[in-house]
Amino acid sequence: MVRRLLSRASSEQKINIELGRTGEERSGSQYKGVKIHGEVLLGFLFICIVQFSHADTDPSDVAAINNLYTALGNPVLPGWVPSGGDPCGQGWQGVRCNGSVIQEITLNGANLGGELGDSLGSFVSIRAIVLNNNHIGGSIPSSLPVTLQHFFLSDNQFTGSIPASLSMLAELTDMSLNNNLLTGEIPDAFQSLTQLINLDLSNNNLSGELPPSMENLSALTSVHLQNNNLSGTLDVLQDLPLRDLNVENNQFVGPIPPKLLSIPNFRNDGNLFNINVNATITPARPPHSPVPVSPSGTVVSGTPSSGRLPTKPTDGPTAAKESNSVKSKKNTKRVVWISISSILMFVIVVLGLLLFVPRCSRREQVNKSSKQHQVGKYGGERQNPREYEGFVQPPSQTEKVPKGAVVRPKGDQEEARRMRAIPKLQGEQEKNEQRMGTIPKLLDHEIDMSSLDVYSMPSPPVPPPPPPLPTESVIVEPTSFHKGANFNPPKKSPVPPTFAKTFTIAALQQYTNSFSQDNLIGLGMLGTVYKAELPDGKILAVKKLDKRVSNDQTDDEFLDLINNIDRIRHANIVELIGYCTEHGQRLLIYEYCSNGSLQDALHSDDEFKTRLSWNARIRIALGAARALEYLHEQCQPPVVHRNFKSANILLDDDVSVRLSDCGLAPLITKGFVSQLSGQLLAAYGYGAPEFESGIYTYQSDVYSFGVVMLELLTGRQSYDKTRARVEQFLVRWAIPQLHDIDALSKMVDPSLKGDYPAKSLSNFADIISRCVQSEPEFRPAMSEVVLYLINMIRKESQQSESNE
Ligand SMILES: Nc1ncnc2c1ncn2[C@@H]1O[C@H](COP(=O)(O)OP(=O)(O)OP(=O)(O)O)[C@@H](O)[C@H]1O
Repeated sequence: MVRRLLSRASSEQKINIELGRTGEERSGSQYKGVKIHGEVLLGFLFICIVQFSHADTDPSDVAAINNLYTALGNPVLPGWVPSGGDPCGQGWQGVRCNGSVIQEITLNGANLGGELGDSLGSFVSIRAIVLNNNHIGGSIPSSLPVTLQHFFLSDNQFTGSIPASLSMLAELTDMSLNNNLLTGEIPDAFQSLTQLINLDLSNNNLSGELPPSMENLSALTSVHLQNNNLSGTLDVLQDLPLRDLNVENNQFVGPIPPKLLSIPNFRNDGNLFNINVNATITPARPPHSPVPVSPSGTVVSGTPSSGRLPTKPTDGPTAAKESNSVKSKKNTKRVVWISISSILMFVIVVLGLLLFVPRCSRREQVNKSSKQHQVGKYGGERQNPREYEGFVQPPSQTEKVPKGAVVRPKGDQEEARRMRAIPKLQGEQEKNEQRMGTIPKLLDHEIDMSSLDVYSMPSPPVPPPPPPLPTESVIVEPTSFHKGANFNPPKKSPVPPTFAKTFTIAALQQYTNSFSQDNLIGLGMLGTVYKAELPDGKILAVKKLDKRVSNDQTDDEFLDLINNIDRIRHANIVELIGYCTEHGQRLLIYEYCSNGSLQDALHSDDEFKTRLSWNARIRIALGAARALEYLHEQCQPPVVHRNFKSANILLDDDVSVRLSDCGLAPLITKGFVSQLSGQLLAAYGYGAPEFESGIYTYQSDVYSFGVVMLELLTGRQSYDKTRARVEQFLVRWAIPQLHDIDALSKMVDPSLKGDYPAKSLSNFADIISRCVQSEPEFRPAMSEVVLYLINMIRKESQQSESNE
């Protein structure tokens, strides 16, 4: 658009010059030269004004993003068009620019399908492509932008192999391709990726050995490769500065390089490390001969150092492939042998025990009941491991069947992780044990199996994982998700956040004019929010946590919190830009939302309120629903917002929703804030009934969402003490009237001036009544709400098209 204006400006300038010349020729005036210069100057000024007032997106970026949009199947994305447009000038949803070039595309959990197309490589200067949690399929394009630093495509449906063109991404710092359907070998393309810090390729079907060039990843601190079919040794990783390495459930063979054993967070269960790999070439002992292993399945001593398979092929690619296939066949045979001998030995042990039990049972009777109780509970939970049954998962979550995994909702992924953390052989054994009902007996008699040979005897039963959270009672501490989530939780030291930067107090003082009153935006229960202006003119919001809130947390806990907020990235969620922890102060730095909160828009600013058309309100509801859907159903681990209200629905420049305070539940549930927050939620009419019993679940967020929808429909506050007593609590007043069409039309916000389709209004009211039901289990999942709202929007646009 600006380009068009510019060319218009220069042609006007040309016309002026020509007109000047013609005038000069016609009149012969002595001021001819002055006239020419005046016109030129005007034209020049016009160009300058145009240039300063518009961000003319680079044409190459426009073409690239148009192509991406088309490849994605033209989804509903505010601002986006399949051809032309000005993504930087017009603020397309999820697009960030630096001047006229696109820097980031962030569309997490935006329900995107289609593919990525073949023009990503044409972006001029893009730094981040963040498309996690969508349903995008096809292969990852080989044409990639060389300027890319953050490349996030996890939780999609990508197929094919990882492109070797990765080698061109010399500036890449983070890449997550996990939870897709990728196959083939990891390409040997890491030679120049010396900036790469985080790499996640977990939960795919990748095979083959780790490529030799991985040893060049000199900045790599976190690698997740779990749940693939990768084989070979881990040698290429041994000299990297890793702090977090997960290789669980692959076919890696040993020995584990000793240096890796000192990585603070190293998970390696479910591999073949404990196998004498020499045996696969020249069997030094039969496949079922003993190798000492720890209960977790890792080698503890006597690891055969001579038994290493060569990591790199020496006879060229064909030989390497052949050797790989021979290896994998041998591995398979070995696993079959191990399984058969384990089962045989297991049957022998069980029979032995059956004979042995009657003699022991009298001795053990005193302890028996309590232990059996535990075991019974464990068995039951394993058969029904869902953490929150009530949720309908979005299609992507039910369609994807990762290798060897049971289809379960993503909300269950922690349980799944626990299950996967159990070595495969043990997993098989356990199933048998459970089927045959022998675990209780084994436990009752505390037979120490850890000293027994893993090949001739089943390994010890894995201790039961912590019980999954019951459907209804995610007790008021959402951190419990984190605590109970990991099987055998490793002691982890906080890993630096991926996106969030550290700020110093001195810098923040400078940006906020020493936290002056003029910069104060508002006050919440956790602290005060200030407006900050960076030297480059960028505006941020700085949340300075109250001392009482900070004092409740250790430094590690705070960094954990930052890490958790940092991974929450979604087009409808306020982005954490950085944090500061210095001199006992803790501050969170967020992007600034220039249009304030929905609460202000609806209840404090009459002019803004009248601008909120019915359509705008549905879109705001959809944006907020998508944010919650992402937190509940797509985040890992899932996040309960716990403070959902119109004051936390912020509106950005183009009035798109940016939900704030996401991931802050651990602060809210601690210390003095805990009580205060409960009182506030209840007092302001957002608190679900179950909150009174100290229970706060995902469904409680859904209830609060229903209240916000009521605010959108009625234009009334959730609690308004200026109204007549029966009308003070919005839900109490509105609910009985929601199904009565006449009453409904009287409840609608008068600022809408009757400008809304009646059908749409009653659909909206239906969603509200489902969300605010007093029984939590009857409330819909947020993915359902999103679908309802999308359908409403679709129907309306179809209707308005047919009316035209
Ligand atoms: N990123 C932001 N951009 C613009 N304004 C913001 C931002 N974050 C918070 N604010 C504003 O700052 C004020 C205080 O916000 P804060 O989140 O601390 O409290 P709250 O959510 O209103 O209340 P509470 O935390 O007590 O529930 C609010 O008016 C909010 O609109």
